[in-house]
Amino acid sequence: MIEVKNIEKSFEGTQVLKGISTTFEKGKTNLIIGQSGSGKTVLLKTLLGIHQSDNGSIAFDGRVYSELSRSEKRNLRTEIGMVFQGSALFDSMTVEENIAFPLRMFTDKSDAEIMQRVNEVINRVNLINANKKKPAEISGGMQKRVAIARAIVNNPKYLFCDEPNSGLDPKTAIVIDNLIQEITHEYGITTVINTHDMNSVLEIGEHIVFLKNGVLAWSGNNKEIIQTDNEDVVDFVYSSELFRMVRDAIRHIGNEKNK
Ligand SMILES: Nc1ncnc2c1ncn2[C@@H]1O[C@H](COP(=O)(O)OP(=O)(O)OP(=O)(O)O)[C@@H](O)[C@H]1O
Repeated sequence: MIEVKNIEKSFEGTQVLKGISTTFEKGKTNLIIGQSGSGKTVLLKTLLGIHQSDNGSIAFDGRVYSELSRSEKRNLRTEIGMVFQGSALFDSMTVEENIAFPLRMFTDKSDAEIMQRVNEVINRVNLINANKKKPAEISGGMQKRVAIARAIVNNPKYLFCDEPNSGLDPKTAIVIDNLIQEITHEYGITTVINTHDMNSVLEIGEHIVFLKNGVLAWSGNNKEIIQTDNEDVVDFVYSSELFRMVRDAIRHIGNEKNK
């Protein structure tokens, strides 16, 4: 669980995060959504310790980040897995070398132990016959699987995903969303996903934080987002005619059931 209390962040006098408080829950897919420029990336980078907040606190299962010693912060970083936008794989390394990388960097496991763990996660994310291939030789969906495998290889407690669906076709995007959600449930990870993708919101939004101009304007889950009349959410999520129709159909079915 990650507890965020009253996070504020300014750049050169412009306040970008204006007192964000929320709890990203363990074993759930927690989504940060909002318009371009609303502060999603700054919030994610602040959670990751890349930006230092001006005010407020972030606690990782009770450990307040700003109160940790340097070595405690280092240890905490080894508990974090990251899926970057565009996968960010090492082009010159094979799939298995990419996945092994965090184990070589952060653990003193033997080669045999590393390969055993690498093969375990390769199986878990269903990467078939790709061990010796380079990223350029596999599809975008498979590259995402490699990125997910690399992010979980060190058994993280926290998984951060920045636009994990970017560049994927809608069907592959949902498969990748579902994989992230399954892994989150299976291993009890606190997963935080920065996304623009409304399919993801409806499919895996177990806890959704909606930012508007650096303010947390709404939070809830994917069922609640369909029911809410919050104007900012409606304006953002249902800017598409298709999503408005989906919402109206779901509401209609709900009303019929309640009759
Ligand atoms: N390092 C920085 N220095 C100055 N301003 C910054 C910095 N990083 C972000 N900002 C500003 O903070 C605001 C929020 O940016 P942020 O990248 O968090 O938006 P976002 O919601 O992630 O947008 P997008 O969906 O387009 O990625 C923007 O106005 C941006 O220009």
